[in-house]
Amino acid sequence: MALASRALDLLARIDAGASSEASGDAAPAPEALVDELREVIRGLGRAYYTEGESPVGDTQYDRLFRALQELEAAHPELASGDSPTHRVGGTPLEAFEKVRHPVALLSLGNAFNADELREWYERILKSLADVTDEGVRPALVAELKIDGLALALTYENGRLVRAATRGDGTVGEDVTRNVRTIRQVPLALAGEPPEAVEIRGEAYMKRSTFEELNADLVARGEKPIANPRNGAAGSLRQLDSAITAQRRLSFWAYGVGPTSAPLAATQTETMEWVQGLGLPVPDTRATFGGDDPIAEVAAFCEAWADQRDSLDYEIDGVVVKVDRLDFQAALGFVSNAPRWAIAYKFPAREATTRLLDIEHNVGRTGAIKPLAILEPVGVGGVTVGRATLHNEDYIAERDIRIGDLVVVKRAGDVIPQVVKPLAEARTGEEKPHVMPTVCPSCGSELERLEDDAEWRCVSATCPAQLQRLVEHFVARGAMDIDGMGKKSAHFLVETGLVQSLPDLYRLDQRRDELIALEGFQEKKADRLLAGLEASKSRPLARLLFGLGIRFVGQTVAETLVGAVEDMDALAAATPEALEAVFGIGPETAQSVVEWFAHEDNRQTVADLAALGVNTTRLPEEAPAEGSALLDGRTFVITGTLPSMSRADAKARIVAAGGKVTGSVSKKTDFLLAGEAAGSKLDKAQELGVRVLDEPSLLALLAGDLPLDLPEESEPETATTTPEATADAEAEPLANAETPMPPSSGEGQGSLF
Ligand SMILES: NC(=O)c1ccc[n+]([C@@H]2O[C@H](COP(=O)([O-])OP(=O)(O)OC[C@H]3O[C@@H](n4cnc5c(N)ncnc54)[C@H](O)[C@@H]3O)[C@@H](O)[C@H]2O)c1
Ligand SMILES: [Zn+2]
Repeated sequence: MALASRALDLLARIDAGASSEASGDAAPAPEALVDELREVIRGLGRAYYTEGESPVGDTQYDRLFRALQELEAAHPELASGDSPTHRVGGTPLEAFEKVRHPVALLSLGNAFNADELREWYERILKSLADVTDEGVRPALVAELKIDGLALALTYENGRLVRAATRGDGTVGEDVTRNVRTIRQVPLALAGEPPEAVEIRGEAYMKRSTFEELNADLVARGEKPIANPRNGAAGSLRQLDSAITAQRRLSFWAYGVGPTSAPLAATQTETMEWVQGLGLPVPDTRATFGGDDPIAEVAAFCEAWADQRDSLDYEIDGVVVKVDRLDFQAALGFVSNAPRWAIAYKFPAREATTRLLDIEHNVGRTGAIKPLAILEPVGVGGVTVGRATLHNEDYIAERDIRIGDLVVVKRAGDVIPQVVKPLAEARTGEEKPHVMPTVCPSCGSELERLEDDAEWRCVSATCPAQLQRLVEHFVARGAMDIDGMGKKSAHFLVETGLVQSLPDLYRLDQRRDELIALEGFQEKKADRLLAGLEASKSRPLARLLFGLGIRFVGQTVAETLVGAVEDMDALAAATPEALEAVFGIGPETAQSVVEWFAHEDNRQTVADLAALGVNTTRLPEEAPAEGSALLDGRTFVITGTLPSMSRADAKARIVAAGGKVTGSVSKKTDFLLAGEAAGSKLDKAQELGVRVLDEPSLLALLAGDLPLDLPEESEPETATTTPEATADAEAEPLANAETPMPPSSGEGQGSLF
């Protein structure tokens, strides 16, 4: 079985054991469990310290570790000197020279909550009882626990002579060449350096550096680094220090190893001295004295747990130390960690768990969101059973399969997400993800536009979308319905009183039922009905926005309404016509056209209109008089145009501020005539209405053809084209006035 699977299996057994103990059942034999725990913890340590991988989350690892410690404590006969509980870190890599540490670099004991911090402090008080006066409560210093890699820097006569990793605590790797590239590590100490000093601290990668580095790696087609800690570990262990230099690592100091200098009295003073030697020391350190330092330390830990995202580096906890060095000396060490310090660990933000299934949910704009159903797991302090998988491509790029062990991440307020699968833990039973082809809620066929990451349900009657749609429809920027908030929107949809947007305007016929609803006394119901009535006369742009068409926000709705007189005109427009409107891009145009292509959606609009909702542009919504190119001129369209549909032509005319009517009269300014024009052309000629063909319309729209003919067209000054002369009887054609512009549609984007 793969390591991660074994680790999770063990965790499940430990949890089950704890509950059977609580219920009084006999505990399972410990020997086998201890052996297996040791093996798995060793394996996880190898992956973590040597390969820079985290097969399980840190919290999961810590729980296994804790379980082993507890078993060993309860069964002293099973103790063993080479148990991982007595060791530090991992084996140094062969590629580097080994460095024996004169004084071992240790690990730290862990506390996972304030109670455990307090227990640790009580133990200290007891141990110190012999060396302190009664009632002395040692002050504590709290430092952020940065998530990087421990380094021991040896300075002799102020010069950096060696830098070593922690390794297994006793023997580390000589990484001097690489560490010399870290700018924050001085090659020569400042102030009055002692003959010899070992500075201890952490090499780390800033979050911002990590992100830049990953962007670079991805751009070059290389595999991104999993997290900043991996980044720091991998960069320090480069055989080529030029690469380490590129990785821009940082460093900060947190302690002093063996030194020839006289010792300071406290950790606080030691760090001030280290700072004076020119080493970076974090300014987030705080010292707590008084009667109950633990209460203050716990508050410090909680505050940083909340604010960890505000830092440009990852912290995984707070290290709490006894401030006085003589007390530290008196407290000493257990096998692998000092007694005078403890790491308060924050809940890890990543955990490994099983992906049980993938569900698909429908959002307001109809986007189908794949949702991971997980074996519940603790991440970042809460239990997570669901996580986002973003979209089809995200799943495919990472090859995430149902049944996989996956890494789940939850950082800050962000929704939990599945980061990656552990492909090495596969059994072959895993199933690839299949995106549904129809909406899981209403069964309509899903659509995916080019350049869109989402599959969408575009039906207006989709119940899953309805709730979110109603909410949006009644909101302030849309129909602004007084008396209706998010809550009542949900309530009305849930009870089935509202099954479509038009149903809102049918509520007045169901007043009794409304009042009968829980929480809807008469007053509230009447306020809602009045609010609905008032909303019927809202501007067209508000209605259009309220329909929740993708990409149609408030501004776009206003722009569209500036170009069309009513909903019918918008429904009839082609993508090209809409794109011709200034401020409307191809995506929006396509989205609007597709929305109206659905019978359901057209029915919704028709029903709203029939129920008295305004679907026509209000006078104040029209583009200001004279601002539009066509300036309110009236057009009639007849015959078949060479390249555009009549609806298309109409939309373009309206978009430029013209009007289109059905029959030719004295008030008609232009007849747009295509092939087989018929009686309308005759009528126009009879009435002296100016006739345009498609190229002349485009010229007119491009501003290349004057709107008004220069003074009652005098035949002798007009140059004529072959087409114009072919129709000898006709009034001078508009296109006779100027040379033809290219009809490519260039410049059509800015009609007004
Ligand atoms: N996910 C996994 O599979 C996996 C496997 C092994 C280990 N781990 C993680 O590693 C931890 C154990 O590693 P560890 O033994 O290095 O212990 P540790 O990381 O919990 O604590 C010791 C280290 O803390 C660092 N540190 C940072 N700031 C410090 C400060 N101000 N003062 C002193 N030290 C400071 C030092 O590098 C020191 O070596 C586990 O708790 C777990 O989180 C995870
Ligand atoms: Zn649907």
